[in-house]
Amino acid sequence: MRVVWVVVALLVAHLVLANRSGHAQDVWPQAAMVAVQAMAAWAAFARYRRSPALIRLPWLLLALAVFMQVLWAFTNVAALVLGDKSGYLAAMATVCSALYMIPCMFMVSRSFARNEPRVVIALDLTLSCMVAVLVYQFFTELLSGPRAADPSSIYVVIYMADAVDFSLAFMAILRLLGARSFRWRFFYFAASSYLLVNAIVATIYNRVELHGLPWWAGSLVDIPHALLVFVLVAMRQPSRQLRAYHPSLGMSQTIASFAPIILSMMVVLLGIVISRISFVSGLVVACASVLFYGLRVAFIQSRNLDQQRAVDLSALRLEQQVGRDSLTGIANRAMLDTRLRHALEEGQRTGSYCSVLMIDIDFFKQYNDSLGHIAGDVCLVKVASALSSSQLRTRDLVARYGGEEFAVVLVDTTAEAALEVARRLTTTIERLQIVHPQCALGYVTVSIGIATQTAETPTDPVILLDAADRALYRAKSRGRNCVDVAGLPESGEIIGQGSAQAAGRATP
Ligand SMILES: Nc1nc2c(ncn2[C@@H]2O[C@H](COP(=O)(O)OP(=O)(O)OP(=O)(O)O)[C@@H](O)[C@H]2O)c(=O)[nH]1
Repeated sequence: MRVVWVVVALLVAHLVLANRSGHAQDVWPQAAMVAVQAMAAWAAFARYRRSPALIRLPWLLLALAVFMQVLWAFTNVAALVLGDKSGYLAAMATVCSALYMIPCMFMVSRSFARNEPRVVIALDLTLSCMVAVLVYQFFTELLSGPRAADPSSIYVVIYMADAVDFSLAFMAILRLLGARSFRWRFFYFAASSYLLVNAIVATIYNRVELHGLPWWAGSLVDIPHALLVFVLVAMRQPSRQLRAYHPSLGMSQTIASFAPIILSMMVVLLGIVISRISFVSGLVVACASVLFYGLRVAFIQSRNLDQQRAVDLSALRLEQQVGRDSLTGIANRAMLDTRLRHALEEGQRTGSYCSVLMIDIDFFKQYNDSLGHIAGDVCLVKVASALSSSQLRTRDLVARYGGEEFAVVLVDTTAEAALEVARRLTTTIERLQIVHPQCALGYVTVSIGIATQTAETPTDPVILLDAADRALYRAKSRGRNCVDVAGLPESGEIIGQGSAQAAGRATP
């Protein structure tokens, strides 16, 4: 709070000193002005140092903008003290006024998004520098060049300065309306208050200056800087109204996407004014501005398309992973349910009924117990990969039903055709010759239950799976390494047999 009182004291000192000397641009009143501006730059810099990483850059930009004002006022004081016959100090003051544009432009036009392409930042920086160069060119051409003699030149400069100052203030206010977090809201509140009051003061000052500066006019320049100190030091945090204000995400994004147009707009504006001096330069600058904006949009769009592709790819991978069994890599139960439901629906619609095979490894508990769980896992992977590479059609599906049970969905397949497939699969597994000490055959075998959709079968997969499971149970009870079909009478019943069955039934 002491800082605020120091600034108030400086304001009063500025007024008193200017009144005493009777002139706004005397050394001591100007020195008081430098001191007020330096306090404002310090307050913004202190915010920069204290703020979290994400919002540090904007505070630094504000501090730099105010610091340029300090340098401008300081060179004016230096010119008063030292004299400036060569005009270097006046030129430096103009440079400072032009450089002031760069942080200001950045502050109101950048989205400050973390993932923005670097090339876009480079384009924005180039446009900001173009603004600074154009402003410098105007000031030197119209205020001290050969065109200074033209009485209308000063009005061109004043109107141009008004347009630039108010555009900056307008954009800062817009950013304030689009800021969602209270830290950003406070930053744009501070920046927009400063830029708006600065624009109003500059409008009054420039017009008053046309008729000779009265003694109090210099103190006007103190107002935006004193206000900034007050906001940053005395307010410290957003007011209650600011904290309560919450723009929607859509509004916030729209404003942040719209903000960069200020850069191009400013360059076009300056291009129009510079066309007074050189039509070709004005045209080139305006075209460059449109081109840069187009490039900016193109780069962002291309980055967005890249990101969209990456998101689609990872969504696809995720979808595939979600539908996959983590051990065997074949479809899992969820995928089985979905695909079987589709097959059943299609069967009902078209009359091309599907069949389901329920496959279970025989005596797998004993396999695990004698060879260990890891060997059991390896066996499951081998069986799964043999089933899925057993020349089924692409529309068919091999899935892990759970534990050591697998299911195969055969679309548009009759019970007879399914039986053929089942026989082929039992032979395929036998041929793997996975050693199983507890099997009579000496190798791992499977039992298979088959169920085929009929016109009455509901589209709920559970019903058909349950029928196939009951057929599997029957195959197991008949000695394993064989195939049974649901819906057949209890006797007669082992319709398919693997080669092990032919060679002699396996026993536990
Ligand atoms: N290694 C391994 N074993 C599993 C896995 N899932 C289930 N099992 C085992 O599979 C065995 C299944 O045993 P049971 O249901 O008694 O069936 P079985 O021993 O094959 O007997 P039948 O099916 O009647 O021939 C259990 O010991 C489970 O622990 C798995 O992911 N990895």
